[in-house]
Amino acid sequence: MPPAVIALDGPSGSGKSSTARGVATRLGLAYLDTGAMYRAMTWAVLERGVDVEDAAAVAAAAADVVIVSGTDPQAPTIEADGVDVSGPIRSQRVTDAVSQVSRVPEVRQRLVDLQRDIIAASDGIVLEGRDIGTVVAPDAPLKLYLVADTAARAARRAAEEGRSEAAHVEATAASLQRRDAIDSSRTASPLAKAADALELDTTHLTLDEVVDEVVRLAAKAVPDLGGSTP
Ligand SMILES: Nc1ncnc2c1ncn2[C@@H]1O[C@H](COP(=O)(O)OP(=O)(O)OP(=O)(O)O)[C@@H](O)[C@H]1O
Ligand SMILES: Nc1ccn([C@H]2C[C@H](O)[C@@H](COP(=O)(O)O)O2)c(=O)n1
Repeated sequence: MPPAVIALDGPSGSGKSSTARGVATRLGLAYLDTGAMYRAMTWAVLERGVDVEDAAAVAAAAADVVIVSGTDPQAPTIEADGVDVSGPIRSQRVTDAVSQVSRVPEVRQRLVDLQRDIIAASDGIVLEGRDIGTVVAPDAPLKLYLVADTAARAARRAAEEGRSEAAHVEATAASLQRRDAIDSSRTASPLAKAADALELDTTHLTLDEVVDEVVRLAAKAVPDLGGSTP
């Protein structure tokens, strides 16, 4: 039996990571933040002094970067070249460059191969990203596409950073929209809703409500999954 896969995709800040971690914890599954892998690759490419606008240079630099992801939903980890980069990958410098690096087909191929290896080694996993339902795991029995209004996404992200002043919320909204535009328009596996994905608008839902709903859908789509009821 192939491992059960739950695929969560959606634009930046729509709640994928928090939802995926909550669902994986409830269902006793592994968890993979594929965005963290693209961020770790971006960190390593920037460390090598590469211009991220130069796709050939990014592809060459990325070829020997070693990315290692830990899949415990309560303590996920991410390393690049043996360095714990869980902090640095959230810096504005990496956030501003990650969509450029993610456009490069060689980068995507390397990371998709790694993601499929992690799926194959798991006993069931929740993955979140931009191309999980369309490219990484097109046979996943449950695919969800999370969305939320830009204003809600920016307010949540700014609150997480402890910076709810209007100017910062506005700058955060602009950064989210900029990344979504690049991620949706790139040629190589763009951000897209799979034809068989269910769309879930989280704008007016609490995180607990979203997790409950995904666990409910998972129980229907993959009856073998146990999970604790709320
Ligand atoms: N339904 C919700 N209600 C309120 N806050 C939420 C909800 N879902 C997520 N959040 C909060 O919104 C912020 C962004 O969520 P999260 O990091 O899970 O989004 P994401 O889609 O994984 O983002 P990114 O694409 O940037 O990695 C976090 O602070 C999270 O706690
Ligand atoms: N499957 C994925 C996951 C992520 N990316 C790119 C696009 C995002 O802007 C960036 C960072 O992801 P986040 O941490 O915001 O989830 O990584 C991608 O192209 N494919």
